[in-house]
Amino acid sequence: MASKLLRAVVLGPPGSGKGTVCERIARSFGLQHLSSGQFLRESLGGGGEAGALAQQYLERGLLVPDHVITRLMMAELEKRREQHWLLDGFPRTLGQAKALDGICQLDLVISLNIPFETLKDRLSARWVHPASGRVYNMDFNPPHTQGVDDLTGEPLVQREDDRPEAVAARLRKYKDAAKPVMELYKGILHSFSGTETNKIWPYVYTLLSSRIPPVLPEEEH
Ligand SMILES: Nc1nc2c(ncn2[C@@H]2O[C@H](COP(=O)(O)OP(=O)(O)O)[C@@H](O)[C@H]2O)c(=O)[nH]1
Ligand SMILES: Nc1ncnc2c1ncn2[C@@H]1O[C@H](COP(=O)(O)OP(=O)(O)O)[C@@H](O)[C@H]1O
Repeated sequence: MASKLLRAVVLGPPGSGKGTVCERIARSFGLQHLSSGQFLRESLGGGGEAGALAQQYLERGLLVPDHVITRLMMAELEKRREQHWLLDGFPRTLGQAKALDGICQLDLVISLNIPFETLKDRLSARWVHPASGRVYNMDFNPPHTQGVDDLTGEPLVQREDDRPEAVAARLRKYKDAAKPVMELYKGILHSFSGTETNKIWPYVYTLLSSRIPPVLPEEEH
């Protein structure tokens, strides 16, 4: 019998380590990490009205309207019906959660609770490789060569929405939007608090291992 396909969500405020933890889960369990933010950034390049609209929201650190992100995510999930789903940053509102519940029953929701000051410090030191979405941090995981992506050698950039004023807006908005989502999923919610991903990771690894077999040992993330 085919093993059950994982339907998991990782939530947390900007800078909480969603992308970092999802990449570790993807590598350790042999599945793909689906980031709503990355899909949006990739959609901007296509031009068109939707891309221009989304750009305005992203740059200001505002949530993109539910109907825009839901349509985008449903299309991406439709392509992956026969694959594990590890969703990073979606759903982020009750409306999005209800849309997702309309097409699947989630197995687990992981919530990363990281102190406000830690989030701000992390985002000020975040550098990304736009094409791949790979994430670096001058303090936590610097690139082998300063300023360039480890795999392609292409330049790293800081995201427009990681500027302090945009970060403040994102952090302010996150809590209100996320509260009803956590409430909806309280029966399958696993919250992890702390200031270091490396300390949270073993618990996340153990939790996922209870759902699907790992392909790498915990320490080889
Ligand atoms: N100092 C530090 N930085 C971290 C830690 N975990 C992740 N980061 C960095 O913090 C930034 C935000 O992490 P990211 O995974 O992008 O968070 P997301 O916005 O929730 O997806 C990135 O630059 C990461 O490299 C940690 O434990 N300590
Ligand atoms: N589920 C979502 N609903 C609405 N907007 C979203 C969603 N996911 C991402 N976005 C938009 O994309 C931006 C970047 O998201 P993401 O890459 O997850 O960054 P972060 O984890 O740092 O918030 C968000 O600030 C928001 O503007």
